[in-house]
Amino acid sequence: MNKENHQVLLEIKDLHKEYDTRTVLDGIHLQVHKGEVIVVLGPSGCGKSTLLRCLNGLESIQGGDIQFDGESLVGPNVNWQKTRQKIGMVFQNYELFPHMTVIENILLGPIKVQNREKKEVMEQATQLLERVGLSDRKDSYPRQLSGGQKQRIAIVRALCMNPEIMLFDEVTAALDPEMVREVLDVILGLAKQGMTMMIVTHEMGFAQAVADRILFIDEGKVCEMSEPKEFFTNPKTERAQQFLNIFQF
Ligand SMILES: Nc1ncnc2c1ncn2[C@@H]1O[C@H](COP(=O)(O)OP(=O)(O)OP(=O)(O)O)[C@@H](O)[C@H]1O
Repeated sequence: MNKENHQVLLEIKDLHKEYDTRTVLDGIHLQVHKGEVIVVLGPSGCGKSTLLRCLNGLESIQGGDIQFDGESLVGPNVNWQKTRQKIGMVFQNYELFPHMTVIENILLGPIKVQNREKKEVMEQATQLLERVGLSDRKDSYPRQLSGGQKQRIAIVRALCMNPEIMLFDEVTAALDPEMVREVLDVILGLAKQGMTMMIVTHEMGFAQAVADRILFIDEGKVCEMSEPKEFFTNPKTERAQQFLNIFQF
């Protein structure tokens, strides 16, 4: 995408995050444009998941600012219930409600939180389920689904809130290899449709295919920010090269 023509949807300025006395994010800066796909890479423990969690208010931060759609997400006055409707997040462990069917899981947020009409949400949910190839599973319970199916349902549930950005936190990490592809294909489809996304993944081929830009974090700092072709063929830093060597790039 040509980001010059797109507005900045999310801006992170000098973000600091500590757990007790340990600094995990040490001055992160990032602008995400509407329609852009940012893949966040970096060694284990460098702070990738923490970064996404800060954007959704799941972690408090100790310094810096996060602007979303022109509004700050820092301080006591943030309406997180409203904000989380615009920032969809999907986790490694699906987080579906086990006592609810697939369709009940999907309808819950749009009806209870967004006060939308059941008929309208049902139509949207039906279309989304079709798109991920799971129309026939709407009355199943999560325990009756495979990991890949559960993850596709978790994605549909987030999309049904009509978010402006989607955050994916290692969504294939808990899946058997044969189920990884079906989930990644759904995300690739979203990228084609212009969904703004931030994705933490260890799937390097996927990262290369889906990203507009790669954000490489090391020890809580932005170490590199480049286009995927450049990052995978000619990384700017030794740390990035070492990281890629592990994946045989
Ligand atoms: N709730 C917590 N309390 C204390 N330390 C934490 C907490 N959550 C994460 N950490 C620490 O913060 C650091 C960053 O964790 P994070 O999960 O963001 O890393 P990551 O880059 O996503 O790693 P991975 O690729 O292994 O998932 C790690 O050292 C981790 O141990």
